[in-house]
Amino acid sequence: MKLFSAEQIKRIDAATIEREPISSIQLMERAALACVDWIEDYYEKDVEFHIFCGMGNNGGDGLALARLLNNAGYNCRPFIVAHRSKGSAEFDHNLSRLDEVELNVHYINGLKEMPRVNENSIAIDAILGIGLDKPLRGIIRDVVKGIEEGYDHVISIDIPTGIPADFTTVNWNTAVRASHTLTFQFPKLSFLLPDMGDYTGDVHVLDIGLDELAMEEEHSTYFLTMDEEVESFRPMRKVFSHKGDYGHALIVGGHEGMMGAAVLATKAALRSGAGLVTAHVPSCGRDVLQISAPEAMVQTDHSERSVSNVPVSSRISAIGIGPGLGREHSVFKGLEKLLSEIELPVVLDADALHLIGTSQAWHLIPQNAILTPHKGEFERMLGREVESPLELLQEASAWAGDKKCIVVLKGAYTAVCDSDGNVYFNSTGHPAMASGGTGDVLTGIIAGLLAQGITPIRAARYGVWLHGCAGEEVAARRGEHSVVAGDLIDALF
Ligand SMILES: NC(=O)C1=CN([C@@H]2O[C@H](COP(=O)(O)OP(=O)(O)OC[C@H]3O[C@@H](n4cnc5c(N)ncnc54)[C@H](O)[C@@H]3O)[C@@H](O)[C@H]2O)[C@@H](O)CC1
Ligand SMILES: [K+]
Repeated sequence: MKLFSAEQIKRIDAATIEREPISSIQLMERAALACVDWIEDYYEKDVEFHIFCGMGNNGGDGLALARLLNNAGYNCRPFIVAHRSKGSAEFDHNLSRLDEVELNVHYINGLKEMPRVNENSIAIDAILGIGLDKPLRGIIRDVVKGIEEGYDHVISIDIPTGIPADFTTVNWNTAVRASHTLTFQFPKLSFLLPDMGDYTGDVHVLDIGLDELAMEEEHSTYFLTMDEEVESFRPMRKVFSHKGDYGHALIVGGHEGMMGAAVLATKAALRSGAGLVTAHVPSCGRDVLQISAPEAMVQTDHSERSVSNVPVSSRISAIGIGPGLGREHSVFKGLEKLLSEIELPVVLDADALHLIGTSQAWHLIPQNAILTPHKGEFERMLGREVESPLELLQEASAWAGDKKCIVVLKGAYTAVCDSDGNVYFNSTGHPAMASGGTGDVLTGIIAGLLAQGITPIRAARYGVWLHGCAGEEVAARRGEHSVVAGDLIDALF
């Protein structure tokens, strides 16, 4: 799914209005109806909605919602946050339609006019949407604070009031903290960054039928990887086939005391469908690997404690390097030799990134290699700390372009940055996955997919998507505090 800036969304709204054709007011009605459908699935009729409306079109959504929720049998009270003297045309239209249902509307000019809250009260935030163009102040800011203090449960319409829709460095001071955000057609870009995204709560994307052609025509370099799309990335299994048809992954990792990382990556490569998997580990790791991953072959280094020299057989089709590798100079020398000799698809993670980064040996990174750093690892590669999540993303994307590789920036919405400037955010995953070893599993999955011959960008996107699905599945089964990396492997596919 393509993601757009606020300006582009306005253009797509306008194209929908022109081409469908549909009036702006009908489009707003459609948006409000989509919210009602969602609310009816989610809430019984014993709640009381306090609907806070601004005076632009987001406020218009709120007024339409008040009327439609009232018709659906909900108890609702609309409040207008009087931040300007005149409403938009769509706001005025929906304000006058409240007469149809005899709903009284209250104006809030000061905090004294905030409604009394009881245990069934739910705030609906329809104050500002994608039209935000300056930080909150005055009455809007006061009401936003009042909502934060007064309500345990808040639903934001389209976007929590106060956060910009776009990636921006513009200062924004405060925002509604929503429990749920019902956003129209696509998640807004800002939801994907932790500093702003923390305000959205659970994001629900409601289809309001914006014009497909207009969305296609709008250029964007930002995408959200969705289930339907990645399903087509899955390597096909043929009836008349054997293990040799599905590639041979080599996992290079392990160090005395860190053999588990190599085990996790090896098992994940096996589970991701590679026909064969070999693990290259220091000789102290041979028994560990053979016992914990009997399906894999083990190739031992002549060094006892760490990897120092990795012969690569001509049968290998992709390599995953880094899990538990260690950081000694001898390991770096082995890595340097390996990377300068191979011409295979590669995924580099963890200590491999650290070793290349601390030696500034960027020339070793093969074209189209997949690098999978988390924030700290990427900052070490960069040689400095970044100031914001946006800067982190921009640097990762620039880096991918510069080094002609793929950077998988791991986090809540893992960002896969390609060398052409495209950024693919992942839509799966769970906070339960924030624990040791999950990155090793990801390296193994991607190496296993590369071995089967899918392109590096697809392997990266599909790999993070599968990894996230496994996390969601295990978190639902085991609870979010008890997920360990090994569980993800069993939940793959
Ligand atoms: N036909 C359409 O265009 C549709 C619009 N929709 C809704 O319309 C919203 C966008 O509406 P608008 O463009 O009217 O914008 P908003 O309703 O977000 O904002 C209204 C106006 O408030 C002012 N404003 C911005 N920041 C402010 C601040 N910090 N303090 C005080 N005033 C401020 C601006 O002049 C802005 O135009 C979307 O987010 C969505 O909710 C949906 O109903 C879908 C259809
Ligand atoms: K809002």
